[in-house]
Amino acid sequence: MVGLSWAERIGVPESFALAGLEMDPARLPGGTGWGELAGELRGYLDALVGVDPPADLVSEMAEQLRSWRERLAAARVPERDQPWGHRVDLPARGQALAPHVEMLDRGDDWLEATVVFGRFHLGGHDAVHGGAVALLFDEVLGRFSDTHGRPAARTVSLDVAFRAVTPPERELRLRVWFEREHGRKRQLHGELRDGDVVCAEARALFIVLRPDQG
Ligand SMILES: CCCCCCCCCCCC(=O)SCCNC(=O)CCNC(=O)[C@H](O)C(C)(C)COP(=O)(O)OP(=O)(O)OC[C@H]1O[C@@H](n2cnc3c(N)ncnc32)[C@H](O)[C@@H]1OP(=O)(O)O
Repeated sequence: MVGLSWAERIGVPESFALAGLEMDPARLPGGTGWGELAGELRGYLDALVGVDPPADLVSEMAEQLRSWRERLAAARVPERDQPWGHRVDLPARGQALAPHVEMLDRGDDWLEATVVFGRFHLGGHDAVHGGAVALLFDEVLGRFSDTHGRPAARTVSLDVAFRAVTPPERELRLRVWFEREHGRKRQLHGELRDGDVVCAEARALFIVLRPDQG
């Protein structure tokens, strides 16, 4: 698997393929610098939640963020044209919402990956927020559900069992697999481990979209 891009390793959902564009980052929304920007934003959020900054630094940051928000308003585009979440050539689809996942290996109906939750995803008391764990499962199971030529589906049910505290800032192991496919229904399972400890398990049901639902 070494040497393959994220998109090649996980498979690009055909239904979400960027129409008419090759996987040349310079021609994709956000261009060649988008991955670095998304990574810096992720790092910024992780850093921000871990500090108690002096008042002048807080004011300066707020002023700079306000300035960026105002500049970005002029560049707003429809969702289909935004790089955020659409850059399947980048980790986490070029967004900072979901944690950073690295593919290790996969078969036709299973996938193994590592994941590190940053401090941004903390719920409290050194435990990753349960919603962030559910987000991870929805993201990875959802994307994997659409691979190998399968048409796009949506999550209708996601059941997460939290077996042990999920620690932040540690490399965890994620395994997901297809349990069953019948008609429009796809059942996938997932398991998140910290070493030998099972942190969480997920069972998800995806329903294939009809042509008028895409
Ligand atoms: C480049 C970018 C990459 C982008 C890559 C993106 C990757 C990220 C993936 C994230 C995925 C998401 O979070 S998706 C966002 C969260 N999910 C949603 O918003 C979904 C909201 N729900 C819906 O839109 C709708 O329910 C649909 C369209 C999915 C299905 O509606 P429908 O077509 O009317 O289907 P319906 O007849 O109700 O159900 C079909 C069958 O499923 C069963 N069913 C329905 N719901 C359930 C349920 N909760 N639990 C059990 N069974 C259920 C029904 O009983 C029925 O069984 P039977 O009678 O046939 O036996």
